[in-house]
Amino acid sequence: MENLIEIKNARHAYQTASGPLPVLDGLNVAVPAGTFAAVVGPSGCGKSTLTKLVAGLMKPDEGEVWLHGERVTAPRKTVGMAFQNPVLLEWRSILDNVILPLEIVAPKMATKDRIDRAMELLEMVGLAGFENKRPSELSGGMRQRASLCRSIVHKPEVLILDEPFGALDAFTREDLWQTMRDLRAAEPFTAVLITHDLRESVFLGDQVIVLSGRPARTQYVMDVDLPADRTLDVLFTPAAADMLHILRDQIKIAQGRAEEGGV
Ligand SMILES: Nc1ncnc2c1ncn2[C@@H]1O[C@H](COP(=O)(O)OP(=O)(O)OP(=O)(O)O)[C@@H](O)[C@H]1O
Repeated sequence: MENLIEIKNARHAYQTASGPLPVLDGLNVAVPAGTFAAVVGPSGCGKSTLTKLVAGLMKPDEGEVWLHGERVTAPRKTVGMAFQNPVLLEWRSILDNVILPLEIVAPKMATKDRIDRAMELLEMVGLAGFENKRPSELSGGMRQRASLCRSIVHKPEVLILDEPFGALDAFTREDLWQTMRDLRAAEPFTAVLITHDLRESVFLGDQVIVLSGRPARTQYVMDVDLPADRTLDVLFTPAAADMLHILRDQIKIAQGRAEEGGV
């Protein structure tokens, strides 16, 4: 399968007032088209920096970033993004928030087609009937559902999810995992998901990439060999338990705590 995203041996240091801060040192990522890569690693190791490379928002000091066989050297219009804070515009309705990327990427698209496309997604995530509400009238989980719709409304070549479920309570988070799974089944996309939640990485990922502590290198890559139409029950199977165990051990190594006993 063709790799839609490829990061080859990226190295980078941020220039700060107190000198260079190395954040990436041997980052290698390969995400085949139509698959979902979950990225985990210690706090502050460089996960968000990785997403900036993919979106073309910054260039690494060394190494290469490729998207669809093209070298990434400038910001890409065709990247969809969703963050922990949904940042919906309060002066727009939910429908108009979801439509926003189409106004930028497809300015000539007919208004009716934009509305139909946004409504198709809002229905898929269970928000039909809420399209005329303002963001503040919705719960946190509903806002994040709207944010997911907005991130894929323009069918981006890559979807970047930077801890989109991190601020939600555990039950809402699991609901959203299932919503994400259903969206993927309806319209396949290639995604990079940053998360601190190993269960989330196994439930949603086709692969889980473990980054080392800062400066981040690709420490470990796990192929998640579970069915694409997985249900939450899969997380209680021996296969998933084994994967979670390995990932926890890898995180301890990344944190420099491998020698500690117990988990
Ligand atoms: N523009 C910048 N200039 C200087 N330092 C930066 C800049 N952006 C990030 N950093 C620093 O680089 C390091 C890596 O940041 P990054 O946001 O990529 O980590 P992260 O793994 O996403 O963090 P977290 O797990 O806390 O979300 C951090 O120490 C951060 O303070």
